[in-house]
Amino acid sequence: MRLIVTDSYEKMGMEAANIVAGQVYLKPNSVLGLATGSTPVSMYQRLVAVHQSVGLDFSEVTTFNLDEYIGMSPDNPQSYHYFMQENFFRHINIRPENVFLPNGMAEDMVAEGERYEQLIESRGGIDLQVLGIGQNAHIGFNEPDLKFAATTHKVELDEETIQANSRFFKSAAEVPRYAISMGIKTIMMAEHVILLANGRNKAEAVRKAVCGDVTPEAPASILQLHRDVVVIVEREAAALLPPIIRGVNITYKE
Ligand SMILES: O=P(O)(O)OC[C@H]1O[C@](O)(CO)[C@@H](O)[C@@H]1O
Repeated sequence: MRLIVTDSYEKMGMEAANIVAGQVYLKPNSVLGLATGSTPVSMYQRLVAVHQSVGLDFSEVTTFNLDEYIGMSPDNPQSYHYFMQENFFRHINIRPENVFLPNGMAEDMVAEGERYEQLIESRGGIDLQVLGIGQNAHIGFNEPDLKFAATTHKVELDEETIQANSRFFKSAAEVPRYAISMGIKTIMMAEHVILLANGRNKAEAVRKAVCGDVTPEAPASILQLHRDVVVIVEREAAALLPPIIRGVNITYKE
């Protein structure tokens, strides 16, 4: 595991964007796994800027998003489909037919999970997966105590996640209770993974992910077993990490 600690949220996004841009530059038909939430917004902004300034080409890139709320149609401004269009896709030259998110309107979520997994496989698997992290150390919407073996599936959101995400809704009562999410196994099968975090409220989750016990109680801790993970955290989110961590290569970017 590599750990990059930056002194700002913007620099966290810049470091992450550099890795994504490098991946796309070296392999133009890369398959990217993408995340929503507040965390990756600065990364998307930077990637859009790189696309606009030096023409980083997304025309052959395929993307798979981690998750979607159940019951949310793509044109709902609170859906993750909408978020991705607004924050990233409509600003770059990606082809609509190469963009995939789980269908939160599917009637049969088991079949939808299988369809999504087959689509990922048919595109050759995910080259680079981008992750945020929940305050309870969830990745995607894999809440604590879900089994590490899961692939794309329906999940029930924890109360803590509902409260955290209620900032995007008028009230907590409006936050959907269920989502469809790539599973831990789907995420672990990606060739490369980057995990981003910012803010003091993520510090405990980051500590668990980087140097806590590997346990389904802290889903992100499984990343310690992945062969190629870069954790990029702004310094507030790194506040609970010890200065030296066995097996972790730490870089500070001022
Ligand atoms: O970046 P935020 O808004 O704190 O969200 C944390 C994580 O929770 C999710 O919203 C749930 O999947 C992720 O998309 C995100 O990485």
